[in-house]
Amino acid sequence: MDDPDNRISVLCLGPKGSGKTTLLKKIQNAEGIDYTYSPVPTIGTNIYDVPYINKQGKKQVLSIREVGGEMAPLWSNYYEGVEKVIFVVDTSNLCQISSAAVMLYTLLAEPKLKKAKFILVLSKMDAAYRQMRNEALLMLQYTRLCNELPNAPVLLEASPLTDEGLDILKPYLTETKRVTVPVPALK
Ligand SMILES: Nc1nc2c(ncn2[C@@H]2O[C@H](COP(=O)(O)OP(=O)(O)OP(=O)(O)O)[C@@H](O)[C@H]2O)c(=O)[nH]1
Ligand SMILES: [Mg+2]
Repeated sequence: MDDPDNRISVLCLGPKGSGKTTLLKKIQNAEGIDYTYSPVPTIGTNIYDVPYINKQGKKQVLSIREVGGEMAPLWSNYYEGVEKVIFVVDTSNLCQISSAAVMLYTLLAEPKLKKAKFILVLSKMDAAYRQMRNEALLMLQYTRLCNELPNAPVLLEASPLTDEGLDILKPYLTETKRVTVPVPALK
């Protein structure tokens, strides 16, 4: 029988089209992802189970639930028991970054997610027309979050297309201790 102690409950949220499904498919099935598939918005939720062996050699599973951006008004139904939150922001969508910031602050202030560890993923870092990292961080007020919040998110730049950041994401998710957030220098 499935032992809940062996599962880490992860919630993956972010505006629609920010790249959640693509990222999670890549984490779940690093070799076999089909890039010819036609991406469809997630209406409802997807669950991605990612098995791994922990530092003590015990089999565990990252149970990652994506809730589509279209479902944002219903995200709050999925906060119970969540240990980690992956919040995905599309750096190639200038119009969306500010609204993503508001969504992120709302999640960080949510009492049910007080104990959850947040990972802020700047996605689509391969796109030529993306925002530069520091501009995106300014728009997200990331430095301020790090200075003012005890549960400020760990930052990760990623692209499932080029594999950037993927090797770091899994350890972030399986790490039980709080990862120290390096406050980036913004010019
Ligand atoms: N260039 C680039 N495109 C990406 C990347 N990740 C996702 N995309 C594209 O962005 C679009 C949306 O990706 P999804 O993964 O479906 O986005 P989502 O966050 O799951 O969207 P919802 O389910 O609607 O909330 C698709 O056309 C993807 O191919 C990336 O790293 N780089
Ligand atoms: Mg999706």
